[in-house]
Amino acid sequence: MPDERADRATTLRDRWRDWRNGLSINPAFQRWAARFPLTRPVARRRAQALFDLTAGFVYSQIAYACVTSGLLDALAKRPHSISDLERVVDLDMAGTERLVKAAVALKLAEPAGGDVFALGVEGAALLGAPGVAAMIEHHRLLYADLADPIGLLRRGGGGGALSGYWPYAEGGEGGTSGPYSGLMSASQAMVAAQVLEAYPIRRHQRVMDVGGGDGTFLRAVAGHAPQLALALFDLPPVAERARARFAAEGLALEATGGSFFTDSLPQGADIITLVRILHDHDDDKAMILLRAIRAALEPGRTLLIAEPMAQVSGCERVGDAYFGLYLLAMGSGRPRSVAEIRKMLGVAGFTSSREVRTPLPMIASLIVARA
Ligand SMILES: C[S@@+](CC[C@H](N)C(=O)[O-])C[C@H]1O[C@@H](n2cnc3c(N)ncnc32)[C@H](O)[C@@H]1O
Repeated sequence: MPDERADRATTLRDRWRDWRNGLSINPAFQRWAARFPLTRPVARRRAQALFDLTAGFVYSQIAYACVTSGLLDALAKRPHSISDLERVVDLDMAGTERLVKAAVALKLAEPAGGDVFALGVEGAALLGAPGVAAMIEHHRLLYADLADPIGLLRRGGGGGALSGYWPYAEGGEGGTSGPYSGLMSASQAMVAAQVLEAYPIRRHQRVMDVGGGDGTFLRAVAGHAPQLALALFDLPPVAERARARFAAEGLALEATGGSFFTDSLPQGADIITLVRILHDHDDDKAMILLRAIRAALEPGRTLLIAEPMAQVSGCERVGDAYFGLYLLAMGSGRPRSVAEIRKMLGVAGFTSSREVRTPLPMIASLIVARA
C-alpha cells in the first residue's frame, strides 16, 4: 500500500509539472498571461527573473567596475557631478556617463539632481556588508574560469585562475596564503555574526578553530566571550600570521601549524569550530578531517560546523549553483546538505548532531555535533 501511494504522488507531481511546463513554454500562453490583468503581475515577475538569469553576468561586471574604479567609494563620501566622477573613475565623459547610468539602473547609484549622483540603496548595502566588495573583486578569477563552464565541468574542475589562488585546493600546502587569508578575513565578520547569534558559545571554556585562518573568527569570539581560552590550527604560514596578529594586539592565542590531513590536532578544546572549511574538500578528505576532529575531542565535547550549505530552503542558489561551480573552479570540495553532513558526522564517530538555525543561512548554516 505505501508504495502505491508513493507512485500516485509521483504521478500527480509529474502531471502537474507537465501541465505547468506545457503552459510556460507556449508563446501564445505567455502573450495571453502578459495581457490578462490577473496573470500580468506574475508574467512580469517571471519575465524579469528570466532576464536576470540571462543578464546576471553583465550586472556582476557592472558591480565589478563600480567597485574597482572607486565609483562607489567616492559616492559614499558625498554626491558627485559627472565631471568630478570622470577624474575618480579615470574614464572620459562618455564612459563615465555609461557606467553611472548602469549603476543607477542597478540601484548602486541614484540621481541627486542635475548631473549629480549619490550612492544608491544597493550601493550602500554593498559597502555596508563587510567583505562583499572584496568578494566582487575576487570574482575576476572565478569568471575567467567560468568563461567556458562546459570545459570546466568536462575536465572535472580546477586547473584555472581560481585554483592558483587557493593553493591547498589541489593538494599543495605551499603557495601563497596571504591573498586568500586577507579575503577570508574581510568576509569573516558576516559569518561570525551568524555563529555568535545562533549558538551560545559562552557556555564553553576552550575553543579551537580548525582552519582558523588569520584568527578573525576567534577575534570575534574574544569580543563576544572574553573569558574563553582560544586556540587555532591552520597550515604553518597561516598559523604564524594569526600568532603575530594576536601578539600585536595583546591577545592570547595558542596557534598550532600543521595539516589536518596528516598531523594530529591538539587536544584539550571543549569545542572545535570548523568555519567555511568542510565544503573546501572532497568527500574522502572531508572524512579524514572529521575523524581527526573526533579523535581530538573527549566524548561529549562539541564540534560546530558553519558554512553555506546546499538545499537550504530559500537559499538554493547559494549552495548548488554558486558554491557548486565556485568549488569546482577552485579544484576541490562541494557544497553539502545538512543531511549529508550529519550522515558523515555519524560515520566519523560523532554520537549525535543537529542543525541550528541562523538568521541568514545564505551566509552560513550551522550543525552542532557531540563527540
Ligand atoms: C576557506 S578558508 C577559511 C578560513 C576561516 N575559517 C574563515 O572562515 O575565514 C580555509 C582555511 O583552511 C586552511 N587549510 C586548508 N588546508 C588545510 C590543511 N590541510 N590543514 C590545516 N588548515 C588548512 C587554509 O589555510 C584556510 O585558512
